[in-house]
Amino acid sequence: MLELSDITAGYAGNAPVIRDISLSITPGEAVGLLGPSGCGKSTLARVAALLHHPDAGTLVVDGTPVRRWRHRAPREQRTAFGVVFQQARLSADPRLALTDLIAEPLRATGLREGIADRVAELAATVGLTTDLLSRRPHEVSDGQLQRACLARALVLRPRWLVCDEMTAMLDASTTAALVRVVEEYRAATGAGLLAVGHDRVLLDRWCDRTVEWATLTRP
Ligand SMILES: Nc1ncnc2c1ncn2[C@@H]1O[C@H](COP(=O)(O)OP(=O)(O)OP(=O)(O)O)[C@@H](O)[C@H]1O
Repeated sequence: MLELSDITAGYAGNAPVIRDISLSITPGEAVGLLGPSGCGKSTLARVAALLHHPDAGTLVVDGTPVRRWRHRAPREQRTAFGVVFQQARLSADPRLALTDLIAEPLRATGLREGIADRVAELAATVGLTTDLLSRRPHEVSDGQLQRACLARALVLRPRWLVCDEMTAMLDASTTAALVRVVEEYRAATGAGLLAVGHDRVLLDRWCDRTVEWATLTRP
């Protein structure tokens, strides 16, 4: 269970951008989050994925309250999340070949063995051909890079996926392919999903339920 309760969060030196927001996702559930631009969906998604420290409120992940965020979060909690952002180019180290990009979380956790096999397996899963794996981000298309970012998000077999407008920059066929990869992964592992987006039709089709931002604030 992912339980965000009364979350207030913002950015240094400014007033909070979200206030008293609550959202719960049951194990294995897929929840779509819709709301107007700038309302704070990404901020909430980042709090949920332990990437942004809230000013107030609580987050409980699978029964364990989160006390630290970002690099201070315990590895077990941090690695429970796989995150894919809208702008793959901003979230990909431009110096890394796609193979190393996908392997990054494995190396960060100190793993040394089985990396090549795991990367090959995931590359096939997301539809990246072998010749693309030695290229760096500027040598591949947005869709190919986003496929690599999705592979990176799955590489540690997370229990939760946070897809923040993952497909906003992509064409219809790449969107369908990436959503299918996420759904196959969820079917195989029982992982839960928070999918932030603007496309109600896509979210309704993809997720078990779609929530409107306005309903997350206490009356
Ligand atoms: N790093 C930052 N520093 C300061 N303010 C920020 C930062 N990131 C976001 N904001 C502000 O916080 C508010 C919420 O932004 P956020 O990206 O969470 O909204 P969003 O609902 O995801 O928007 P969109 O749908 O346009 O992506 C906005 O007013 C934005 O300008």
